[in-house]
Amino acid sequence: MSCDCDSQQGYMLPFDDALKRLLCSAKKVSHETILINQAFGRVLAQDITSPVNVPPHNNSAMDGYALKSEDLTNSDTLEQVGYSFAGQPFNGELSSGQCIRIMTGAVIPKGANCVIMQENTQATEKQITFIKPAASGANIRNIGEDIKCDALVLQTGHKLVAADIGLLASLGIDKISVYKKVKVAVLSTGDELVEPGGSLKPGQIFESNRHTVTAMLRQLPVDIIDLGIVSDDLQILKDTFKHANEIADVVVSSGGVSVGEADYVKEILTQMGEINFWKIAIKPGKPFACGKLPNSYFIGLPGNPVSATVTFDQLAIPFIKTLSGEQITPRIQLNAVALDDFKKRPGRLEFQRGIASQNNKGEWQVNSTGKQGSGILSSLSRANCYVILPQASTGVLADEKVIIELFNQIA
Ligand SMILES: Nc1nc2c(c(=O)[nH]1)N[C@H]1C(S)=C(S)[C@@H](COP(=O)(O)OP(=O)(O)OC[C@H]3O[C@@H](n4cnc5c(N)ncnc54)[C@H](O)[C@@H]3O)O[C@H]1N2
Ligand code: MOO
Repeated sequence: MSCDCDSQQGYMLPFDDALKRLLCSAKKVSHETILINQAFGRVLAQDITSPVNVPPHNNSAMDGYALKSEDLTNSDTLEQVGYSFAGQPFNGELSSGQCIRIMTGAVIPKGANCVIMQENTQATEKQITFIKPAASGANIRNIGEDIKCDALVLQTGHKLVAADIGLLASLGIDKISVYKKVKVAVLSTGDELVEPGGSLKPGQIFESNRHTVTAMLRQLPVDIIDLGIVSDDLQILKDTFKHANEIADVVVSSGGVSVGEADYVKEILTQMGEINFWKIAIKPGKPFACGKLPNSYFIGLPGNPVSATVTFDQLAIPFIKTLSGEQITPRIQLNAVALDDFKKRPGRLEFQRGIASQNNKGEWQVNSTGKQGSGILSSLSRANCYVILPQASTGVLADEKVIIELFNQIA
């Protein structure tokens, strides 16, 4: 049956309300302390303030000579009286007329106020001639110029990238408090589904939703529990939900959320827990169910593969990020010029699939990936962006303006 007879479908929650309700229902998981070399991709559960100055001492930005800049006003030659290497500072104090051989990263000796790079000098034994004038402060990296002691460097809710791990190490921090990984159980429902690699009997299709969802989950700090394909049998489904509820923080299923005779998901959710909401005014993905089981959250994706992917990306991903403690920010939307017609009926917000590019003036433009049916995964795989058409919109024609959102999870 067509998805478009919305007048017969009852109330559909607008997308923004659905996202708000979903995020409001999410309670963050608890914390644990881990070593920084295990922390890539994890979410901070503490603010990080620096226990040290970075750099911890004034040091040289160049290989060359440390000296008093004012010494070069009278003479261009100074006597070299010692060395300062990284890790082996010069312990004395510099007097007028003297300089110190210094390497990048080495401590600036007492009495020196600049460094001249060695390319601008001529050295004979202990006599160094400087062929360029010196300015006070030149080539010196000052104590705390990167980070001052006690400065806030990273905040709770920040997802750690490689540079952050290096930053923590540079502050001497070896352990941090992060949110625990969210345990996500994934299953697909449907008697017609066959695992890829198998062979199809009449009426069967290969299962794809679990694989798409699992791939998208790999970018989040979660433990994935794969519960496989479950047949459209009320008792088997109930048993699977019961088991999933005991082992996971979130149970994600696909299929069986519509109004068909074997669509049991809503019925089980009502019996075992509670439904938060069920129908959303979006296309694809109208029959998206979410709620609570006794010990876990539940997300029921529509069976159609594009609907399952889009709803998982737009709703489930922000929800799981919130559970995992991550501070989420709105996705970036851009204005683009439509290069094709994007047709639509009013009634639902549409996430059509497009191929975005920039013209020679740097302006965004977007082509359609063609047929936009909820089962046409190839048009999603070809896309690099959503073309977002508001609920009341009747579509746009080529050359008109449209809003796009570049993919960050799907492609
Ligand atoms: N009478 C109505 N029928 C339908 C409505 C409606 O409002 N009234 N909504 C349609 C819309 S919109 C969608 S989306 C689907 C969602 O239905 P279900 O969530 O119950 O999904 P199924 O019926 O189980 O499957 C739909 C479709 O997707 C295929 N599928 C299911 N699971 C997978 C999977 N894991 N991998 C690949 N493909 C899958 C399935 O074979 C069906 O073709 O309902 C419409 N109907
Ligand atoms: O609302 Mo449906 O197939 O368009 O997901």
